[in-house]
Amino acid sequence: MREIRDGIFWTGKVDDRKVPFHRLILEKGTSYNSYLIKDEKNVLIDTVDFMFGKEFTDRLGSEFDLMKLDYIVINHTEPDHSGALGSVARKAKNATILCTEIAIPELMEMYKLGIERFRAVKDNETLSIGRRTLRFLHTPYLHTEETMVTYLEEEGILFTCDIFSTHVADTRLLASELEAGESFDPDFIGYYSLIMDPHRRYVKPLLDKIEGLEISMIATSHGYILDKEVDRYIGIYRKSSEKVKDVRTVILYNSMGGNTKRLAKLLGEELEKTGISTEVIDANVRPREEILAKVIDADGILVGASTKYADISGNLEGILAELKDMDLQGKVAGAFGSYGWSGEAAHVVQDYLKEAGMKVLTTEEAVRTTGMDDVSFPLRVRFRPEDSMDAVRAAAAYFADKVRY
Ligand SMILES: Cc1cc2nc3c(=O)[nH]c(=O)nc-3n(C[C@H](O)[C@H](O)[C@H](O)COP(=O)(O)O)c2cc1C
Repeated sequence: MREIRDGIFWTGKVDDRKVPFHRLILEKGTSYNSYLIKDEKNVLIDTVDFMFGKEFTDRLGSEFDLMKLDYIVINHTEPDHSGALGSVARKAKNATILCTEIAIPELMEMYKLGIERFRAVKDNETLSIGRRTLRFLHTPYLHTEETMVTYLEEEGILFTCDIFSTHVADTRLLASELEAGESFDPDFIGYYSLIMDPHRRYVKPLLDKIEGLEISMIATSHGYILDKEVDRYIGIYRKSSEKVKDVRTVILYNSMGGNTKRLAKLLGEELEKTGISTEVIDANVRPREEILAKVIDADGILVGASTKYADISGNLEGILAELKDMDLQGKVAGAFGSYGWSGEAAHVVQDYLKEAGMKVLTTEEAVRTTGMDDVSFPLRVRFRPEDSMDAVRAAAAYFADKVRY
């Protein structure tokens, strides 16, 4: 344990192995930062990686009477932070586990804990622990759905778990302990790009949420604790997440009765809201050469068709068949369409887009690269698109992100 502020202790683990992590090898290792706040109520914030769970609990238990622990805050369920929860909670019998509502079933299942051990905290809820107050701020999808951060008001410390972290193993825990001229900016930015950037549309809401807080220290869960230049690090997240490429997109569709046409328009409107200019084109109306020229010019293309007798309706197929002979490498593409009962058309469109060698968005790759399960590609809506607006918005936002970055 190491005191980092009066009555606030780091109690984590510095892991200086080459750590296998999210399909990568962390060449500089990492750390799992856990914190103990001693007050009238004693609070543990996050734990360490599953692999070091027992070691963590034994060490913490030898330095602090775990029966005196009142709360365990779990900001994020991933086992590199919650890994010691099972062993700690079994010893800290009086402690209530505080987390978001969505996190509870995950943690119960992972650590075989009963529901009576948990209390869900709402967004912006506060909890007095004596001289100090905890405030919980939900930060969904940074980087999984159940995530939150915890703000210790009187100290101005924001416990952010993965957010603002860095993968380095350094027993000098505090950024202020680095020598003059020594910088970990490349590692900090590299971490942002790898872990947070795929979720960048959630970064702005987080930054807006913490905008009014007085933050003197960001207590991360990996790497350095940011006890200096806090605003500069927050600024790096703001600048990186706002970086916008000027891109052009085309939405091409075929519709028999108007549902896919309206779906195309709605997708276009959603894209415009993100600042992306788009042109919505009826494949039956405009000349084939003009359509193909627009496709070549675009950075991203969405192609939609309604299902008619288990196939694509209209004459879109002729255009799609030509795409494979064009050089469309690097363009982002997605398929959509309205249907009634079986909905094959959007899948047929998707097959053509794949054959054309574009970066085709699919539900599977969205889950694989971001964990988001609200994004569907191909985007298939039953009959009226107005009844599926959540799916329309999620697909448009995801497409916008992919085209831009
Ligand atoms: C002639 C005809 C055949 C259809 N065949 C299918 C079908 O095989 N599978 C399906 O899911 N929906 C089928 N539908 C339903 C349409 O796909 C559905 O009404 C869709 O919303 C139409 O979109 P649109 O207005 O963009 O053409 C069919 C509709 C018509 C009129």
